[in-house]
Amino acid sequence: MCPAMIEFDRVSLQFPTASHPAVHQVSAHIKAGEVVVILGPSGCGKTTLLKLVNRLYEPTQGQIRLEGVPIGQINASPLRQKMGYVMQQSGLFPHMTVFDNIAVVPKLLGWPKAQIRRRIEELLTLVELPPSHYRHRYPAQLSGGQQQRVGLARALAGDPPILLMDEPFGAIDALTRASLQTEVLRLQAQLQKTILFVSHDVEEALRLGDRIMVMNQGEVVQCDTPLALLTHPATDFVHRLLGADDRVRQLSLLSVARVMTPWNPGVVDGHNIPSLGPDQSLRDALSLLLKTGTNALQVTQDGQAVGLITLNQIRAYAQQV
Ligand SMILES: Nc1ncnc2c1ncn2[C@@H]1O[C@H](COP(=O)(O)OP(=O)(O)OP(=O)(O)O)[C@@H](O)[C@H]1O
Repeated sequence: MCPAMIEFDRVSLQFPTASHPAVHQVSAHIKAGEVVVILGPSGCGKTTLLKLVNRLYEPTQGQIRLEGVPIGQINASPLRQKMGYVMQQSGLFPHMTVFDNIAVVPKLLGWPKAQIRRRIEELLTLVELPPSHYRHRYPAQLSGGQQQRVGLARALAGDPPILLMDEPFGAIDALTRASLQTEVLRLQAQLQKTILFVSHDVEEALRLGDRIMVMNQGEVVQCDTPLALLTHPATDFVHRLLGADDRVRQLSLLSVARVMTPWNPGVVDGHNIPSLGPDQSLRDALSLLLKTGTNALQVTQDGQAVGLITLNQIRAYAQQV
């Protein structure tokens, strides 16, 4: 088996002044290219776990390995070059322009000026901040959402394989937060980083995580896919935290393709039936059925009818999961 990108091996951290360990006996394998959301209530140890990965903290017990190598054997500086860090309040230097903020790591790496300029143009374009508009601005001249985009660009600057994201959208309004989440999904499809993403927002975790690591009081209670957590919560705590009784939430994780029946033009006349795509969620389908007051939807791909989905099928499926 190839070594995990990041492996937690019975990791604990007991702060000297605290009565309980902030992180207790955490074991987990994070695969390359995976997005793992660390989810849990305030004070459960999420940020501490993240800071153990880039050696801002050292464990009092156990070990973290990066591609099989104990991180205690890697100097902090080369270790951190492998990990972009995005914080809740972007953490941009207020006296530096957007350009200079993003250039910090490439300059540390000793890149030639022309390469740094090219990289910054590329990154600003990637996070959808047109360089000519934004490169000379100071952080105070940006909205919170724009600052987080710059924070993301800065974390990506040295092209690290790992991103550590500590509640990066926690202080952002719901609409901007949703668009930044979409951005992360888009970037991830393109860049395939290994991402550890701290959140206390269940919807955000369900949306972004390939897996969700649920923490409570310093311990990992369950680490699994969003659907597995919702359908098979290991404990009552996970059940309540995830809102596992919420059927609509479950439907949001299941695709139309899972439930539809193949399109049969002999049975249904496709005219005037609302349509949606096979990759859309059952929640989208339910919403469209309710909005249009119909009982069935046509599933289309590349302009071709490929399936049919009905209210009864969704209801039957929701009762099974
Ligand atoms: N430097 C420190 N010294 C002592 N105790 C600390 C220190 N940092 C964190 N703690 C304690 O460790 C526990 C975990 O804190 P941590 O910041 O990791 O929680 P969190 O899950 O990230 O919380 P939040 O969602 O509120 O940011 C808390 O009880 C906190 O008070």
